Amino acid sequence: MTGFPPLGPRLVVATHNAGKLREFRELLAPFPLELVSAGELGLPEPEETGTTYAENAQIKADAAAAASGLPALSDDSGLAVQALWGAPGIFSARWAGPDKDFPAAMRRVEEDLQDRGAVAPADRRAAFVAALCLAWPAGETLAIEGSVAGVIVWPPRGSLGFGYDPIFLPDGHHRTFGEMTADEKHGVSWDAQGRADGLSHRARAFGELMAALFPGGPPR
Ligand SMILES: O=P(O)(O)OP(=O)(O)OP(=O)(O)OC[C@H]1O[C@@H](n2cnc3c(O)ncnc32)[C@H](O)[C@@H]1O
Ligand SMILES: [Mg+2]
Repeated sequence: MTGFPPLGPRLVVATHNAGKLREFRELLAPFPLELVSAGELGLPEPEETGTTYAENAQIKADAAAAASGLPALSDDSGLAVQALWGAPGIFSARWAGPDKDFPAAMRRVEEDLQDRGAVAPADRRAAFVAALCLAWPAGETLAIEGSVAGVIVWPPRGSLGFGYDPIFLPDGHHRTFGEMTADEKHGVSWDAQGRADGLSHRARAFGELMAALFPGGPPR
């Protein structure tokens, strides 16, 4: 017993971002759940009016759970650059504009760093942050945040992943998220006690969230 309502069999992945959806499909594969995306259900994209990742994640999960009558998992995430006072942060998607122009958004990060004379890696610290929210139609919610620290590199490296991945080099690694395989970036491993371990912000938040729901890890 975890104190939460049952999760399955159907779960809505409450995102309209294809890159996130792919990662969640991989992350959720070991669990006995039938996934359906917000896009497949034709759910509208709610306005992200919150001032924190957690608030926006809650808005997205609540909207999807209410509209579908199913439990819904959402993700609000972003890249927080220290020298830019945490920008783009919750505005990470908005920096890419309606055309989702991430090359332009990455250039803006680099130009803003250059404007501040941030050239040495120590001046280019950043973190990816993800707030996940699982909401049930009756109103229960479970929310968890994960992050991964690193530095911004330029020029962008790698064409794997999505969004800002090519300019983010996680601490302790030699390849950017754009150069890592799906498994390296967001694979989650479970130890014998059911504790999860992963690299990316999303993998870390997901591992903690699922450990709360499935003590002992994914059913074998
Ligand atoms: O709101 P949904 O529908 O989930 O999709 P979105 O793309 O609008 O997502 P967010 O509002 O959470 O904005 C977060 C942005 O931050 C970026 N981002 C988040 N996680 C990332 C990751 O793992 N790798 C690269 N970029 C990421 C990505 O570009 C997203 O568009
Ligand atoms: Mg969004």
